[in-house]
Amino acid sequence: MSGAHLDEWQRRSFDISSGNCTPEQTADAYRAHILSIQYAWASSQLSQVGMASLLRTYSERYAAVLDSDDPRTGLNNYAESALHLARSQRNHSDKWESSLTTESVLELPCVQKMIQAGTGGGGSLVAPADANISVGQESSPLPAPFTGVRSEAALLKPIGPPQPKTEVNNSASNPANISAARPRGSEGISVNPNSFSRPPAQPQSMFSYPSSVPPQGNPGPAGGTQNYHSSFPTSNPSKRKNFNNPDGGDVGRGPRGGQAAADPRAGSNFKTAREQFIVDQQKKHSHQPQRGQTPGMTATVKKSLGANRSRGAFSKFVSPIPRQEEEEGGASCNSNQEPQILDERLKNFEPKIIELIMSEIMDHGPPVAWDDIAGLEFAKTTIKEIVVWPMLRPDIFTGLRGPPKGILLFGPPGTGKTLIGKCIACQSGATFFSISASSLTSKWVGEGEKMVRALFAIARCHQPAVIFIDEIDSLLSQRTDGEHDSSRRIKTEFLVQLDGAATAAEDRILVVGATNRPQEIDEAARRRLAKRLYIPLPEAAARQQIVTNLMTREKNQLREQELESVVAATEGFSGADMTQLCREAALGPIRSIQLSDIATITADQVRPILYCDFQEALKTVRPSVSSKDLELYEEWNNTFGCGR
Ligand SMILES: Nc1ncnc2c1ncn2[C@@H]1O[C@H](COP(=O)(O)OP(=O)(O)OP(=O)(O)O)[C@@H](O)[C@H]1O
Ligand SMILES: [Mg+2]
Repeated sequence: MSGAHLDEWQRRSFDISSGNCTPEQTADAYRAHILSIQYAWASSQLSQVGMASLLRTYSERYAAVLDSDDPRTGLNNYAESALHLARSQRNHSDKWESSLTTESVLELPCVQKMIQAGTGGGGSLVAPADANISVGQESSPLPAPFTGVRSEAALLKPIGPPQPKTEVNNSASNPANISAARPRGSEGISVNPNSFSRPPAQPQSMFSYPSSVPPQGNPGPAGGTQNYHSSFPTSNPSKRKNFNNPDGGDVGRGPRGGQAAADPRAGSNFKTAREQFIVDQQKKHSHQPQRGQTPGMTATVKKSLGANRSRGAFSKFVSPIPRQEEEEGGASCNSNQEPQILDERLKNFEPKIIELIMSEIMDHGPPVAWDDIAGLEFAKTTIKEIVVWPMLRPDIFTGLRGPPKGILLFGPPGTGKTLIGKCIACQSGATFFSISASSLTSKWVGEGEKMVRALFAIARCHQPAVIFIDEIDSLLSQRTDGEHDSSRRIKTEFLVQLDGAATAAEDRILVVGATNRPQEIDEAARRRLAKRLYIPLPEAAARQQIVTNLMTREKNQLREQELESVVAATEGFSGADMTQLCREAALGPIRSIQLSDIATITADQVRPILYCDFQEALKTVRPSVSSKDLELYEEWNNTFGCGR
């Protein structure tokens, strides 16, 4: 490893062994170790065997920190998942211990909402309408899940004068007993913590849809609320399944179920408590890995669940039980849904990152044609060769003829590098991701790497794909000793993704980088951006084309010779300078109008652009690239460029 890497490694190892690190820091350090190992292997500093052995060691240590339930040494990721399951999903495993407590139940958004509703205006108990929990009636029975030890936070406040509290009833395992044991006239609703000693299978059942069938073992006392039907979790998974399947089950019929037609609320914006609950849960747990996969896809993609799945550096806990969304997906979605979004390969990425990349990075700019780019014939031909043809004939461009994985467009500012990127987007027919380096370098440590990983994973799902990174120097600049750890990791992740263990040879993902500071690019990145194309200042013919193109859209009287004089006078101008010159000249006719006439003159009365306007403009518009800068580009091109 290079000196800087070794220093980093030692520092992290020292931090870990010092015992002063929090579990988060330890996990972070192990993760950085793993990336270093991958990087060392990707840049041939480490043998395959060495990498495998090191990876195994550090992945195990990393996983141990993630999974340990000792808060001093581990992150208890396992319990986190279990807790999440407990909040919104069922849990079949008897071995799972959850950190779910009465407090955490009280933190649930739906419970909070109910507390607020209970304490809020009107004094009415605002339970979700379709929960059909009627409280406040003299003889109303309490729903089974609410009986037992009275909650200190009184989930739902009673209406009217204070009533005697519910007695403690720890034998409330049988809903029938609960109803019997409950003192009549009591309106308080309480929570039995015992009910939550393990993740309850259906916490949302507390606020379930009305059911036409009373739950097992809870016939509902006579005179009680007619429409309350506790959906007490049954021990029979198939029952729960039925419950979860609003269309197929005999209990828990939702708006989509048989009662929908009769539901007077049908068609309104009304959200059932359960729907709201799910939305809340999804919002709250949007940081959880996305595992939504329709059953239609499970048929084609092998799924590894729970224990069968290896715990690696990048693998997250996967429940051995399909989650509720998956099952609901089976009930309500079909396999016609866009498969890319639900791709198995994206399941480990946070939905919000995927959404960000899908919505903000995929480019849909105004169309640019190859002819809009003046000059640069060699670069255009090469890019067509690398990007367009391989897309058209992937069967021919295989093996040695396979396109490179990366192109670097470098040259002075304003010469059309970004323009070429836009043109590739329109003309290549590939999925185009246009991303600026700054959006990858997030302020949240670790987010940038995730973004890079997600970007490549999504690109892999949308092949053939082009990832265009403008100002790539800020992302892949030389690694220095003083640099922040996170930016170093983003770079490393990028290099690994570009040409490392993560990229298969047959992947058709092309990275196009553009920069006007090629000398700042890291040497490892330079190697990966194999085709380095110099985008020079436009020659006379190209400058003429730029002026002609721009002038065709304006009223002008520029003769051939005058145009040539303009071109001759603009030696050393970049494409952007030429555009600026034309804009300045175009203002000439306006400047010649009397100020008093400006308000009344019609567009037709504005005179055409003349040569004299260009002469005036040339007095103020200067080339933006100095000859000294140009020499540097030429030199870099001679050393590393791939042009002729
Ligand atoms: N070869 C060209 N043909 C036509 N227009 C050009 C050309 N080069 C530059 N331009 C004009 O200059 C503008 C700026 O170009 P562009 O943004 O592509 O420059 P760049 O090379 O990416 O610069 P930078 O390195 O500063 O990002 C373009 O919008 C276009 O109007
Ligand atoms: Mg640019």
